[in-house]
Amino acid sequence: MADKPTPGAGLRGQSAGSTALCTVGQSGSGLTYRGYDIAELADKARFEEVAYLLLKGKLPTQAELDAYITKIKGLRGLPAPLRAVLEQISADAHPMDVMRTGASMLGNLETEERFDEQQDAADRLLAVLPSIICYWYRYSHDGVRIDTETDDDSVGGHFLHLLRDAVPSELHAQVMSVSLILYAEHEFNASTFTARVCASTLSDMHSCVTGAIGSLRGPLHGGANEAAMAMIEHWRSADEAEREILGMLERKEKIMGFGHAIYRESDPRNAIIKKWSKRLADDVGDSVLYPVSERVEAVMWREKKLFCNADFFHASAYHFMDIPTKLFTPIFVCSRVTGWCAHVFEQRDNNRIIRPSADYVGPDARGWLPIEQRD
Ligand SMILES: CC(=O)SCCNC(=O)CCNC(=O)[C@H](O)C(C)(C)COP(=O)(O)OP(=O)(O)OC[C@H]1O[C@@H](n2cnc3c(N)ncnc32)[C@H](O)[C@@H]1OP(=O)(O)O
Ligand SMILES: O=C([O-])CC(=O)C(=O)O
Repeated sequence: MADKPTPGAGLRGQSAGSTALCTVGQSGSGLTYRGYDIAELADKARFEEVAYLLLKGKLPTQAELDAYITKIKGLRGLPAPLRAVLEQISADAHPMDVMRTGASMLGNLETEERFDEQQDAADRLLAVLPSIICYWYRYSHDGVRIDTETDDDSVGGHFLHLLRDAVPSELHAQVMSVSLILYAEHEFNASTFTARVCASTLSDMHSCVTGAIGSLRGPLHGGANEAAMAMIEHWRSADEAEREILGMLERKEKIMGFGHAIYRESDPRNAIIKKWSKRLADDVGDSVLYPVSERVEAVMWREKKLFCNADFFHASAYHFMDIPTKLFTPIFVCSRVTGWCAHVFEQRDNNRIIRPSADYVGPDARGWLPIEQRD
């Protein structure tokens, strides 16, 4: 069995640089973007305002927001060679692999040649990532070539429109906006740190974002919302969920959607998405999935003092909106791309190549062994 990790493993508790974008887990306010509390942003802002805040450094005026939305709407089209690549990817591919390939292919077609193009590169990625995933999904699953240039004002509305071929309800567009706000930024999490490491070599924006997508894909990070859904969808009642969770804990299995590397008592995003999940549960008349989710939350706290992170109630919320489970983590990408790009800007602004040291634990220095003398 592997040794238990030391307290500092995974760079835990060590500062790896500075940022003006976000605070996570500071006392008083659990999560802020450029000083604004997440609860207030989720309540009062629309996602495009938050994207502007992260990428341009301040909340937009009405005129600035209108112009920004118009710009994003104009950047949703997919170049023909990118459509051709997406059409090659089979329906059983992992959608995060599709996102990664899409971002990488865009980097071939619209290479960021100079850093003064970085704002445009970020806006283009923000606008086009929902088009990439939905174009592939609809082509590979429904056999249709969709027009990705919708007139929806919001990124979330655009995503749902492409997915379902219909303008979403106000409730669904609002939940998507809140969800994208909650997922937009989170300091030096694994995917953002990936983007910053890549940026620190003075690489291009598409390489930074492509690498970040790869890091977000894993079930210990963004992939947890899908993994949580795969777990809770099997249970037909809260009592069954409790029995199963107790068994999983007994077998020392990880419960996806719980725990956090930084927060110790709660993830401030959970209460917000949980409230919306309840509203959606009432909307669809659910009497199973929401009670199952609530019971899992209660049992995890009672047994392990582990709390839901941002991913857990996102699973039921997305499910109630009829979003296929395999598209949960790609939605996270469509939001977090704002945080990633803002961090790339920040890294470039005050750069030193990120290159930590390692504690060597291998063999002592030794002589070369000719091949015929080896076991
Ligand atoms: C948006 C996001 O990316 S949020 C994170 C999404 N990821 C998940 O939901 C995956 C499940 N959670 C986890 O694997 C972890 O909690 C992580 C990866 C988020 C954080 O990892 P760490 O910082 O190493 O966790 P931490 O040090 O707090 O763990 C403390 C103990 O709780 C246990 N623990 C932590 N999370 C869980 C969990 N979800 N289920 C069961 N046990 C857990 C750990 O195994 C560890 O036990 P040990 O001391 O006996 O080894
Ligand atoms: O901060 C982290 O380690 C993971 C997380 O919650 C996020 O990226 O949103």
